[in-house]
Order: sequence, then C-alpha cells, then structure tokens
Amino acid sequence: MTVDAEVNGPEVALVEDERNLRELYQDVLSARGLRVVPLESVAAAEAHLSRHAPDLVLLDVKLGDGDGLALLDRLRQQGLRTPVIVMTAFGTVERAVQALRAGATDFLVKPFANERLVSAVEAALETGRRLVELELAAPTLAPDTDTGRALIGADGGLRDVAALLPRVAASDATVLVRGESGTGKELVARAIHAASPRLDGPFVSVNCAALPPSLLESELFGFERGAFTGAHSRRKGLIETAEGGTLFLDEIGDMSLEAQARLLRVLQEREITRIGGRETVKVDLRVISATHRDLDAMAASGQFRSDLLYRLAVIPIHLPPLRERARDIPGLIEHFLEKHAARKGLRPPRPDPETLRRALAYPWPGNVRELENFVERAVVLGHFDSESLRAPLAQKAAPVSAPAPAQALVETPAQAPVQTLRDAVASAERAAVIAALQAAKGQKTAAARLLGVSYKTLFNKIHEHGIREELHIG
Ligand SMILES: Nc1ncnc2c1ncn2[C@@H]1O[C@H](COP(=O)(O)OP(=O)(O)OP(=O)(O)O)[C@@H](O)[C@H]1O
Repeated sequence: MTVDAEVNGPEVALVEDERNLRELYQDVLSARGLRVVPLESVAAAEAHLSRHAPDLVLLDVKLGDGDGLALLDRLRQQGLRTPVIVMTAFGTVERAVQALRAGATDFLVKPFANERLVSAVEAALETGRRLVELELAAPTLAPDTDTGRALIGADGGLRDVAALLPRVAASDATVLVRGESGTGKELVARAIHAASPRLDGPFVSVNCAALPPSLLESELFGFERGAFTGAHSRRKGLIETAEGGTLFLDEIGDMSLEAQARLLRVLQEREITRIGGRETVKVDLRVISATHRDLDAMAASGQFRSDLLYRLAVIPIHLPPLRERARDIPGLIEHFLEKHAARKGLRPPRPDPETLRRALAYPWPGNVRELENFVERAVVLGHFDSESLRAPLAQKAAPVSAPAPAQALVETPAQAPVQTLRDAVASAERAAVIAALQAAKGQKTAAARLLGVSYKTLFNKIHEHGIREELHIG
C-alpha cells in the first residue's frame, strides 16, 4: 500500500517519551500524509486510546512512566484490535518474542532509517485493513466450509486457539503447532496462512517424516546439476517454491540435524544455498511447523537444535487431543457427516443418542482424523447407529489401549460381525501395518520393506488407520 499525501490519511498514535524522536517520527510520517497523534507517556496513551481507535499505534518500549509492552498487553486484553509496531533499543530475539507475545504486529530496532519506519508503517496499515476485511467477511475467522476447512470447536475445546489466530495471522512470526497426530495441526496452519497478508502467496506443505533424510534435504533446498548421482539438472527446492507465501513443515521433529542447520540459516539470514551450489538465493516466506514430539526433550538430549527450536517457536500453539475436548465431538460428527455425504452425493445418516454416547466415551487415539475416517465409513454404509459404532470401536479399542499382538486384530470368521468388503480390507491392512512395525521395532524404513510398499505409502497408512505413536516411533 502507498500512503497518499492527503489530509484525511490514516491516524497513527505515536507513543514516545523522548521529544526529539517524537518530533522526528512525526515529521517523517506527516510528510507521507499520515495524521500523527503524539503521546508522551503510558498515561497519555491510555487516556487517548480509551476514547479513540487509531489505524495504527507506534509504541516505544521504555517509557518514562512505565513499560510499553505491559501497556500493549493491557490494551489487547481490553480488546484493542489495531496493529501495533513496537520500537525497542534492543534487537534481541527475546525482546521480539516478548513483543509478539504481548500482541505486537511488528517491531523496529532503534535507531532505524526513516524509510524502514515508513515501510513498517505501510505494511502494518495493510495488515490492519486486511484484518478488518476478514472480520467483516467471517466474524470467527475459522469457517471455510466450501473447502471443508471449518475449524470445528472454535467455540468449544479450541476456543483459546481460535481467539489467538487473528493476531498470529497478522504477524509474520514463526509458529510451532504442537499436538498429537490427527489433532488438526495442518488445518490450523492453513487457517493462519489464509488469514495472513501472505494469503495470495503459496501454502507449501512438507511432511518431514514422509521422506528419507537425504531426499528431504534436496526436496527442501533444491540442488545444482551434478550435486549427487542422479542430479542431471538444477532444481528449485520447496523453500523457493514457497516464496511470498507460507512453508508448512509437518513432523519437524523428524528432520535430520544437517537439514536443521540449513533451515536455521534460512530463518536467520533469509537466504538458502542449493545443495552442491555456492550461490545464495534470497527468500521471503513465513515458516509454520508442527510436531507431535516433545521437542524440548529432544533439544535437551541433542536430537534437535535448541537454537532452531527457539527460532521456530516464536508463537507456540498447543492443540489438545480429542479425548480432552469431547464436547467438540458432536459438532465434528455433524460436520464430517455433511462433508462426506455432500462429496459422495449421499444422504447423511443420523447418529442415534446411544451412538453419540459411545463416541463421546471412546478415546479416539487417532484424534480427529480417526473420527473423520469413521464417519466417512458410516456415510458409505448408510447407517450410523450404535450397532455400526459398536463393532469398529470395540475392535479398535483393544489394540489401542494395550498394544496387543497384531493377529488379535483380525477376527476369526466365527466371531467377526458381517462387514463390508471395504471394512474387512481396511482392518486386515491395519493389522498388517502394525505387525510390520512391531517386527521392525518401529523403524519405518524397515517396516515398509517388510510390507513391500514405499516409505510414503507406509506413512500414509499409519495415519489413515490412526495407528498409535508408540507402535511406530523410530
Ligand atoms: N477442529 C477441526 N475441525 C474440522 N476438521 C478438523 C479439525 N481438526 C482436524 N480436522 C480434520 O481432521 C483431519 C486431520 O487433521 P490434520 O491433518 O490437520 O491433523 P494433523 O494434526 O496435522 O495430523 P498429523 O500430525 O498426523 O499430520 C483433516 O481432514 C482435518 O481437516
């Protein structure tokens, strides 16, 4: 956005206690057509902002009568939605993290060039405009039913997460989404991208666990011709493909230490070097990553770089497992019934009260993904009653709560309820995957070999069947 030199330009509340700086910033911004309201203290800022809603707040951290970040925190809690740029004399990551946590949209390290001030102000005003548009279009941010991406639970078990999303989306900070497999981490990453100023850029999703380490590195960073056997021509990596948009790194805990070192450089220097190359390429992207692993413990034991963890987790988001937010289950069932029925052109079956009771009591170890697979099956079968729920739940509950020998999963014909062929194939497939993982002591590469499928296929099957983590860590 360019700020035109007009009298009624956007209003900026400038909170700065040093007179010289206040006057300097005011001159620079007024020359761009902005209406600047100079405020010299926390008290003056509080008095003004309680009665006026400017388009932007420029806020110094160290003020004569108090702390700018504490003020920002208070203002956000009181519902201030305006973008805020924090100005600080300390360019440390800690300070940036503090500022973003307190609700800053951006921060400037003093002393800064006039042009830097103007560009930060223009970008923040643009962010503010977009937030207003978003709020007008979608009051709760999450729903995107057309693409099946509604965030169910935004007013229930995911209330805290949903409340944070608009602010997270408006900032360009890295986000680390933690949560068990199938809790909706990718969905949240997409929601952040879709609400961010990078909306028109690409959303590139990379599953770091679905590729063997060397392949992951070349996929992410690209390579130069001749970098390794088979590199017949230069190729751009996915990081470059995400230029202008968001890079989503799923299962970041599975990234090798070598790739972690390269990624750290991307975050620090905003540039990459392709594998086998010397030339550096500038990149402009936002990184959101996700994991079900305990990265703090991995950092403590040297399996994950703590400097990278620090950079990745400027904004941490935790998604609770479905068993801890059972109140979201009815809404999710309804949502998935409609989604899959619409997709298949079928009438959604209605769950009876007993079915819902069972669904609420079941621990759903594969979380929302397992629930979705289950509902999809009910749509295909055309009935969603306690009988249809009883068999699969009983069948799944045993291996999940106490990993039993894989064979126990395959029921003998005498005991087995009548199943559709599709269900019978699915449970046999699940049993085979568990057996291979157990035989390979959790090593996915070895298990894939035993099963005669690719690493990626195995990975997809583990997720499709909601197979529990302890069975396939490795
Ligand atoms: N709150 C929710 N509302 C609606 N759909 C959801 C919700 N949470 C998850 N889903 C759906 O459940 C499925 C699994 O979610 P997603 O892939 O985002 O999980 P994940 O945590 O990234 O899983 P993994 O760790 O296995 O990659 C997706 O189809 C997603 O759309």
